[in-house]
Parts: sequence; structure tokens; C-alpha cells
Amino acid sequence: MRKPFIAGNWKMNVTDEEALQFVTQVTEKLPSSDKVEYALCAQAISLKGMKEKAVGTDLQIGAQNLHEEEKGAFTGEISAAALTSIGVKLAIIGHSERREMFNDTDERVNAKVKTALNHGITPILCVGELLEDRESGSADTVVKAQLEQALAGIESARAAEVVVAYEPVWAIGTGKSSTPEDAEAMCKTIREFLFDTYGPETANAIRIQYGGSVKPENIASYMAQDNIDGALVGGASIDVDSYLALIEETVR
Ligand SMILES: O=C(CO)COP(=O)(O)O
Repeated sequence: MRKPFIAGNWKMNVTDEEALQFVTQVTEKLPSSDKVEYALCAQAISLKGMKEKAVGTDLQIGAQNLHEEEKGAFTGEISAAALTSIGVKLAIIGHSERREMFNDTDERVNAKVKTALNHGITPILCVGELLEDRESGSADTVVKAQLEQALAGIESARAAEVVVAYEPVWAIGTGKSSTPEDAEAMCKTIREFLFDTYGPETANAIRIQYGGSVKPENIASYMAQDNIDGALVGGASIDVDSYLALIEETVR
């Protein structure tokens, strides 16, 4: 059985002071991680402080990106080694906002996933189609191509450590979430791709999250689907009560 995994993606919406306050408030109330894993992915500036505040709890702290190179002249970027030096072992990779605005091509996403795995960082690998892909009937092809390129050269044992987040781009921050049935259909397609690529053991081990306008009110309908193992949540993860409710609804 795959353990559900709920990750908040705060994007560029939370200051350091707010981030630290959030962790203090939330850690008092988080349930045990026996049945559900949970994480918060914050701006780089807050990761160290959040890690310190989360000591002794099961709250995972993740980055929203990392650079594929080990080190060097990459002004403004974050290295995997810098993340692990403060104990961060989780990073979102290839989010659609980065693919669209920050040149995260499929090739770079592949390099970033490899770098993350080389450093023992769990990548939350984001894939998802644009509205025009869905309307033209090519959503499956687009998502499979993203997966194929992102996972190129990564062997089965290492691929098992990847978390895939299926986020249809048209559902992100729009309030227009995918129906649970449509989300399940794509997550099943993703699972089948993983099965064909890596065989049953790895395909069944990899967790697939759905993301796109997930809220406490609709998360249970996604979690009820066979191939959805959690959620990557933007807006609804920024409020303490809402974040806790997402986790509670997952294990209800
Ligand atoms: O992009 C997302 C998470 O990575 C989804 O954002 P929203 O939950 O705000 O739609």
C-alpha cells in the first residue's frame, strides 16, 4: 500500500516570518504520520528556519526547485548540496510555472530529477497538460512525453523514490479543478506508463499526487481514486486550518 502524501506548495506567497509562525502553529496539531505523510514546500530563504522549527515532528520541509549543476556560476540558484546541508530532502521539480516562465525544459527537468536523486532528495516531479492539449485530445500524449523525458536514464530502483504530481495546468489556481474521474483517468495512464517502463514493483511503489485547485472540501473525492495517492496543493495550503483540514480529510 502506498502511503498518502499531501504537500503544500506555497509558491512565492509566504514571508519568512509567516512561514515560521505557520510551522509553530501547525506542528502542535499535526496528526501522526502513520497513515499520511505531509510536507510544506517554501521559498528557499525559509527552509532552514522551518527545518529547525519542525525538529521532532514528522513535518517534511521541501524546496520548490533546485539547480541541476553541482555548483558554480549560477547566480540566484539553489544547489542540491545546499539543500541537504540544512537537512532538506524534498524538492518540487518541473512545476508548470517553472516550465512556462523559467526555462525548465524537459531536458533540464530530467537533469534536475537526476541531481535530486543523486543527493538523496525526493523529487516531486510535476507533469500536466495545457487546456489546449486537453481540448485537442492530446493530454495523454503530452503527459506521457513529459514523463518519458523527465525519467530518461533513471533506472527502476531509483525511479521508485520519485513522487509524480499530475497537475493539469488549466486547473492550477483557477478554482476549476479536474473532476476526480478525469484526474483518475490520467493518473491511471501515468501508472500504466510507469508499469511499461519499470515493471509492476516500481510502478506500484511510486506515489502519484493530483494538483490543481485542491481544497479541504474536494480532497476526499480525489483520495477515493485508485491511482491518486495524495495532493500537491497551492492556495489551500497557505492557511493553517485549511492545511490541517487537508491532512485530516485524507485519512478520514
Ligand atoms: O500549482 C499547484 C500546486 O503546485 C496548485 O495550485 P492551487 O492548489 O492553488 O490550484
